[in-house]
This record gives sequence, C-alpha cells and structure tokens, in this order.
Amino acid sequence: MYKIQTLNNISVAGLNRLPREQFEVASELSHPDAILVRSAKMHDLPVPASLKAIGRAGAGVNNIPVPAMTERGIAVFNAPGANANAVKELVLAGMLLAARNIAQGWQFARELEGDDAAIGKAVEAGKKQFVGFELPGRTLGVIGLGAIGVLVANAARALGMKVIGFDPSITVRSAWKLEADVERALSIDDLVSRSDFMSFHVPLTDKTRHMINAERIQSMRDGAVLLNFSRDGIIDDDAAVTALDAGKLYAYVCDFPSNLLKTHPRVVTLPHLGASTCEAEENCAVMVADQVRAYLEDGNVSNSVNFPEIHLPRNGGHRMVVVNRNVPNMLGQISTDLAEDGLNIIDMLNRSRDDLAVTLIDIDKPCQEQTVQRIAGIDGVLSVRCLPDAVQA
Ligand SMILES: NC(=O)c1ccc[n+]([C@@H]2O[C@H](COP(=O)([O-])OP(=O)(O)OC[C@H]3O[C@@H](n4cnc5c(N)ncnc54)[C@H](O)[C@@H]3O)[C@@H](O)[C@H]2O)c1
Ligand SMILES: O=C(O)[C@H](O)COP(=O)(O)O
Repeated sequence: MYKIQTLNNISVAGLNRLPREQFEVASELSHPDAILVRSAKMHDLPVPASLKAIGRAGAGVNNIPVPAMTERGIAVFNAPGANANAVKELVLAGMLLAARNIAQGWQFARELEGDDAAIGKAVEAGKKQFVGFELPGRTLGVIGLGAIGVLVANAARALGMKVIGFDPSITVRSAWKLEADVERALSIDDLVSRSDFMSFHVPLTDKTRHMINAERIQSMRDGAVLLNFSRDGIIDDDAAVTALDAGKLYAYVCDFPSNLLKTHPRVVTLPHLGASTCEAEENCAVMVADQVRAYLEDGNVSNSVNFPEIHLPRNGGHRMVVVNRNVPNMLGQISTDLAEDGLNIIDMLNRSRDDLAVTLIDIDKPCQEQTVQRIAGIDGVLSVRCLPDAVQA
C-alpha cells in the first residue's frame, strides 16, 4: 500500500487515478511515499524519510525546494500545459478589463444611489470617465513562450493584435505551435519598448525576479498595460505603482494581490485564479497522479522537473530503482554489488539529466534488504528502492 499525502485540495478526478486498494490518500498521514501539492509552500516543511516523489498539480514549482529534493533522490513532477488554456482565458479577460476600464466602471455602477431615473441620469453623466480603447492594431508583448505564452500569443493574433514574443529558450515544440506572424523580439528591452500590453509567462527564478523594474518601465510606451498571471515577484510592484501614479502606465492586471495593489484605482488584482477552472484542476490532478503512480509502481519518469525521462516496460523480473549522481563508474559498482549477492541483471536502463541519473534494473530474483543497503552505501547513490512485482495482466 502506497501512502499519498495531499497538501492542497486536489481534484477528485486525479485522486480517482489512485485506486484505494493500492493507495491510501489523506491530507494528514505519516510516512508518505508521495506528496500531491498545488501552491502550498514546502520550503520550510520537514521532508519525511519515506518520501519518493512530489507531484505539483500545476505548472510553477517555486513553492517546492527542488534542488534539495534532487539531493535526496526525490522526484518532483508537474503538469506542463494542463492549465494553460485556463490562464490564457484569464489573460484575455485581463486585457479587456484594462482596455475598457471594466472593474472601475462596475465599481461606479455598484455605488449608484437613488431611484432608477436618478441612476440612469448618473450613468449617462458618469460614463465618460471610463472610455476605453479597442484591441485590434495594438501590440501585445509576450515574455515566455511556453505552454501558456504560446496560447496567449495566438489568441491575441486572432483578436487582431500585433504580437511580439521573447523567449531565449523556446522549445521546438512551442515554436511549431506559434502563429507564424508572431514576431521575435531581440531582447526584453526590445519587446517592452514596442508593446502596448505586456504579459508575462515565465517561471519565478533568481533570473526572472523583478524582470520588470523602474528602469524598464521608463523605456515602455506611455499608457502601457502590464499583465502578470505568472508569479508575484516577476514585476517590481513598487515600480509599477509609481509609474501608474505618474500616468506612465495605464493599468496593471495581476493575479497576486497585496496591500500595495489591492485597492489601487488602476490595478485589478484577482486571487490567484489563473488555474482555477474545473477543467484545469482536473487536467493537472490527473496528469500528476498518473505520473506519480507510474514512478512509485514502475520507476518510470514523465514530466519531472528534476529527473530524466525514463521508461522501461515491465517484462518480468524484480525491479530496482537507483537514483545516483551522474558520475563515472556508478553502474559498475551497482552491478558488482548485485553480482556479489548472486543477482543477475535481466534488463537495465540508465538515463541522466544534468548531475543526476536514474537506473532501472530488472533482476532475476527478489532483492534482499542487504543488497539495498549495500547499493545505498555506494558514494553517489542518492536513493534505492525495490518495487513490488508488477501485476500480471
Ligand atoms: N496564475 C496562475 O494561476 C498560473 C497558472 C499556471 C502557471 N502560472 C505561472 O506561469 C509560469 C509559466 O507557465 P507555463 O505553463 O507557460 O510554463 P512553461 O514551462 O511551459 O513556459 C515557461 C517559458 O518561459 C521561458 N523563460 C524562462 N525564463 C525566461 C526569461 N528570462 N525570458 C523569457 N522567457 C523565459 C521558458 O523558456 C519557457 O518557454 C509558471 O511557471 C507559473 O509560475 C501561473
Ligand atoms: O503554477 C501554477 O500552475 C498556478 O500558479 C496554479 O496554482 P494553483 O494550483 O495553486 O491554482
């Protein structure tokens, strides 16, 4: 029986991928084999010795101490693309909220008083404060052309906008999906100087934190609009508010409220709603539940942010999963230990990613605890486990 701890609400569609006969799933349990999480911050949580995998039912993994997990041989999975459409739809809504002053107009309407005749009069007198502008012909700059950025760029093209994008590490897959007339910016500075709207779709890292600061805002077009559905910290909010107050920026729409932002008249904040649709929550939960299950049961890895992709079908034999540093002679030492314990390798696959390697080894006899301990004692081995035998169809 595997134990799965949930740190946030995970869609039941995902939890249903973990049959109760094989998986105990609860928000509070001891010695979990895996944790399923959304945005709960894990940096200060103790890491149980039993933990083998973390499944982030979403895209961003900045709430998880990934390098520390890698050091302990713990796989971290996410759900790339599974909530991208949900975010794209909210970005489109955000552009319209800003361009048409919808939040401000709605607030005005809610505060109207008097009988309906008085309200009608106040509406006609007051509406001129909320005159907006239309999207076709305006330029959207998209920073980060991954799962979400590509959808945002293509949707904006379909609305008649000119779109320029910047992503120095764009994948071939994303490039194929991008509309051909999305223009490539040479740099962030090039993009910000030519955009009316800017939407950010990058992970929060040391390199992306405050990628929009006071200096970059000064080089933007007058009346530009910022959209941050990426992460708190990508934009220097103090600089954005100063520029809004000075009339340099027109509006700021973002998914990360704070005391500074939440009541500012030119800011619309939403309570981190980017991925909060039933469809996205289901997609993310199903994807990570399947990935975590495949890793626990077979050692196979899909969509990990720190482990290499590795897939070895179960063709009989007793499987060991070894996570080790990517240094010379690891396989030699592992196979020597197996041979000394009288175990013969039937099949083996080794894959590496950066400084880490995963080795799946199918052996002819059930593995004993003493063998696990010997292999775990090899310098450079981060984790070892023997899997229960696969259920034969
Ligand atoms: N508001 C929400 O609810 C919500 C929902 C989903 C994702 N997100 C955030 O959006 C981010 C992006 O999600 P995604 O699914 O598109 O991820 P993704 O990994 O598919 O795409 C991220 C892209 O950013 C690019 N990138 C990285 N650093 C860059 C830089 N300095 N300049 C330009 N491009 C850079 C990468 O090359 C990649 O193509 C996530 O990391 C997460 O923080 C927020
Ligand atoms: O990175 C993500 O996928 C989003 O920020 C969604 O976060 P959530 O799962 O907490 O809604």
